[in-house]
Amino acid sequence: MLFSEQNFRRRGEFSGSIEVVCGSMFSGKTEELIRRLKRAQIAKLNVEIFKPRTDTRYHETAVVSHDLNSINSTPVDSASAILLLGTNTQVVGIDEAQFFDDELPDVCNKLALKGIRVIVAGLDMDFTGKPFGPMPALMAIAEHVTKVNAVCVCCGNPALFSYRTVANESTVLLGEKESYEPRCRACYNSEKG
Ligand SMILES: Nc1ncnc2c1ncn2[C@@H]1O[C@H](COP(=O)(O)OP(=O)(O)O)[C@@H](O)[C@H]1O
Ligand SMILES: Cc1cn([C@H]2C[C@H](O)[C@@H](COP(=O)(O)O)O2)c(=O)[nH]c1=O
Ligand SMILES: [Zn+2]
Repeated sequence: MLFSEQNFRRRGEFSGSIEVVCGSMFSGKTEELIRRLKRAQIAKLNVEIFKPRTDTRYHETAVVSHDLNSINSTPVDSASAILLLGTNTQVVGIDEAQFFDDELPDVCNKLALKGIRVIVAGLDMDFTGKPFGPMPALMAIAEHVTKVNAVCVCCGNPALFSYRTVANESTVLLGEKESYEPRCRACYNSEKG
């Protein structure tokens, strides 16, 4: 079922909250983030969108999905820079949250306490299957967590892991289909040995 924002206005007031969209690569996190943010723009809310400056895969500034759906964003160097947003911002979107520093959960909490609806998308696991950066702490403090699945490239079942196909052990390695495959639990573990 699609996530619905119908309860976010309470007696005409805007109530702050944190939503997390997580999953593997190609699971539709960015598409879901863009969908929610565009609906907020249609509702004439003031929306600001941030991504880590390091994420330059598709575009320097825009948040872009694998299907090339996009929305403008501000690249930032640290989580705390997100707090410098305009005073009348009502909705904040954050993509590639796994690349932010450990301040991100506290930053999101501060925004939500100011009445801002915060929507965060990111990888819940790195290529080794371990929790990625600030994502687990964010999921713990969020009102709403949506986990989306890709399609396993090996068998077609729902995929929750991002399998790295190139020999590189660094946690951070930007890439697409040339370096990663979404895989289900069985297919991810069968080739890890
Ligand atoms: N194996 C796959 N499983 C699901 N979607 C895929 C796959 N390979 C390519 N895609 C495409 O990726 C899109 C999702 O892109 P995106 O929202 O950028 O994902 P994410 O941000 O989770 O990496 C899908 O709508 C689909 O068109
Ligand atoms: C699993 C994994 C991924 N990355 C990188 C690869 C991509 O540049 C992004 C994820 O983008 P998406 O929008 O979720 O497709 O993260 C990484 O650096 N390390 C990893 O372990
Ligand atoms: Zn599989």
